[in-house]
Amino acid sequence: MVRGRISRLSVRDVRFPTSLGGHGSDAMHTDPDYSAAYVVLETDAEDGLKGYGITFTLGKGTEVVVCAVNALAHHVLYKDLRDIVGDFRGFYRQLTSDGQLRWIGPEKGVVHLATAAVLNAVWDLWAKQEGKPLWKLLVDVDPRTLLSCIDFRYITDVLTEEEAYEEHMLTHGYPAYTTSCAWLGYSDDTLKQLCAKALRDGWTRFKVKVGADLQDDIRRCRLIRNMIGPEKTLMMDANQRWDVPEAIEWMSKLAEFKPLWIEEPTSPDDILGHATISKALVPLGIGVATGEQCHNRVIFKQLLQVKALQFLQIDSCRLGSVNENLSVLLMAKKFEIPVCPHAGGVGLCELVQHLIIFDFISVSASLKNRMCEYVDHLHEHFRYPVIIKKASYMPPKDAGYSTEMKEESVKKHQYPDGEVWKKLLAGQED
Ligand SMILES: C[C@H](O)[C@@H](O)[C@@H](O)[C@H](O)C(=O)O
Ligand SMILES: [Mg+2]
Repeated sequence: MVRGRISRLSVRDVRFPTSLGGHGSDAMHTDPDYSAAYVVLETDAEDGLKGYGITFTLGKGTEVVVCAVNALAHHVLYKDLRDIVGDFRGFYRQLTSDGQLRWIGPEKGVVHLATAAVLNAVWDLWAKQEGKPLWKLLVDVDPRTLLSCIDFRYITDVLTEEEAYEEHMLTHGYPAYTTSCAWLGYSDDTLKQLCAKALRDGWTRFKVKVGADLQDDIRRCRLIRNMIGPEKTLMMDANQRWDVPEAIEWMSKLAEFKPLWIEEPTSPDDILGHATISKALVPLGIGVATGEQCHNRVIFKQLLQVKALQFLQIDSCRLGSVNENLSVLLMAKKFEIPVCPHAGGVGLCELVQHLIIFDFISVSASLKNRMCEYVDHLHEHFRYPVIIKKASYMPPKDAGYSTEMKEESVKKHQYPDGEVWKKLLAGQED
């Protein structure tokens, strides 16, 4: 039973200096400090349970998202959790349709990232109060209740409440792929070492960053393909670096390395551009994947409608939390497009595993062409880190959305007063 009134919302700016090691780097984000706007919700219930929510950002972007969370706080404060959960669609719409904040969205950008952080905390709290991991809450909850969490506005032409319901059984961990061997800022030696270790650990699916320099890409892709052999799966990720014709040309040069997909070949807003690229790459046997910077369910709808992607990458922190991701999972099911979530960021693996496990049990019931991204960074800062076995995500057992960070880590990495940043910033002054 859900209980309590939200009595406090706090938000902190937490940054990890990952750019120092080139972790997370790609063709467009060359100095990423993996960061989170970290929201904590408290209630007046006697159980003392708190809801933790994050959204993923990079360094300085965090302070802007923190401001947006504070601007949204009045929608959450002093609300009864029963009322929120009882009309989750209404609550979602209240946040995303705030008459003033909507102007700087709507349902996209900073204000939507902030919405995700707040709603992720609400879902964490709900799951904790039910004593279940989030995926189990989603699987167990009455389907009508689940559908009542989704805002179908703008997508009723492809999906309505009446047709969206299936249920299946969970049997295994969820297959994963790794991005951690081949960030763009890694040297060939690092790449080789990490790839050899990943192979020893049983990984069979690998993603490599491309897009900055063709000769570099050819060398790096050859290196990794030679190491993993012809049978294992290779994906490529350009992080929006190219124009449409450039993407097609560049990928024709990398086709010999047999990538399953090219991810974010161009601007995430260019729906028709993605469709053109998809069509051109069919003869090469390369699919297009995108979604980590897709604004909202409406853009996903259009990408699906014009067959602009062959792999759909949901993100737990960019869309409006579980609510909006549910609608995207159902649309992907309807269009028969496999969902392969994005998880390259701090905490993204922890959160999105719940969504994809739920997707398998209750929506897609298939593992064909499906896998969830895994990056091997910063899990030690979470109270309930992901568990990977045999290159698969094992379903989390702890109650909640796995969003809670260790207080010690938050304190150390809080920007700019945490110990880690004090030291780094003092170093810059010298
Ligand atoms: C800046 C980040 O690390 C991105 O490069 C990362 O999310 C990436 O696109 C991915 O697919 O994991
Ligand atoms: Mg990517």
